[in-house]
Amino acid sequence: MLLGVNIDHIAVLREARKINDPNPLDALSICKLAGANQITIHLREDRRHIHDNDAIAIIQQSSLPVNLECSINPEIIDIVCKLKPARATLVPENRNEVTTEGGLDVKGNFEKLQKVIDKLHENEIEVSLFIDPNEEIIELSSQLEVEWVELHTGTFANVYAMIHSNLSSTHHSIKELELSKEELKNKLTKAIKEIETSSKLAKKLNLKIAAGHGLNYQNVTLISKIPEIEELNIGQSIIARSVFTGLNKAIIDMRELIKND
Ligand SMILES: CC(=O)[C@@H](O)[C@H](O)COP(=O)(O)O
Ligand SMILES: NCC(=O)COP(=O)(O)O
Repeated sequence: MLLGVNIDHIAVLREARKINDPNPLDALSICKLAGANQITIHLREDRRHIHDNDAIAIIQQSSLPVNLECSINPEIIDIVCKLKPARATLVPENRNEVTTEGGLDVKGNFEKLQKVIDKLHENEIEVSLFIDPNEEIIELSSQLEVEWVELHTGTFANVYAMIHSNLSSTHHSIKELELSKEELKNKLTKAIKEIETSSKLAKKLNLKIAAGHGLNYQNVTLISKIPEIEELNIGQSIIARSVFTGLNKAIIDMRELIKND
């Protein structure tokens, strides 16, 4: 299983103080040495964590391929075409969200996406679509001739956390998931099934399949066991653990969990 480490969350810490420390650039060599296969960053329109200068330096200096997540806003796509990361992952952005809440509206943006994908391909950037695990969306993604789809695992992760952690008794409890254990277990089974079915269909359509969002040391093996999934992009949980163990060990521990042998 390939591992992309999302280092946005190092910049989240820096931006909390609006200073220049910690610098996500310093993570590159540690990620490489610890066994990461890719660096993932998200250049958000509001620049809430990664800034243009971070993206420029990371893409220039990383010896691992860089997967640059971005919206389909034309100004952002122009920047991405200049920066030329190995891959661009197109994601939906909503100004008021705490984090990416769902996948792209591929049907509603089909023509717009086609133009953006063509432009990225002209610039020799491979393209991934960050989508909800849903068969109709997989079919549409295939029609757009992208190389990758990344399945949004946020619903799975939220339900898992409400069942298996103390989340429900904290002020971070997810209101719409305040359900009985039985209902939550049914929701978890459904979420995993959707990821499995979507992965099978994507594979049949010759798409490469990544998954990510909210994956952590507790829930990851349920997803890493799905044979069609080639790559996981994980950020928040790795950077959170690295506060206690150091980044090197946090990545090695995650690699150990997701190895397929
Ligand atoms: C698209 C995605 O899932 C990641 O970019 C994730 O969103 C990173 O964290 P933020 O949502 O805090 O930017
Ligand atoms: N695309 C998902 C990603 O890069 C990492 O998401 P998270 O682990 O920070 O939730």
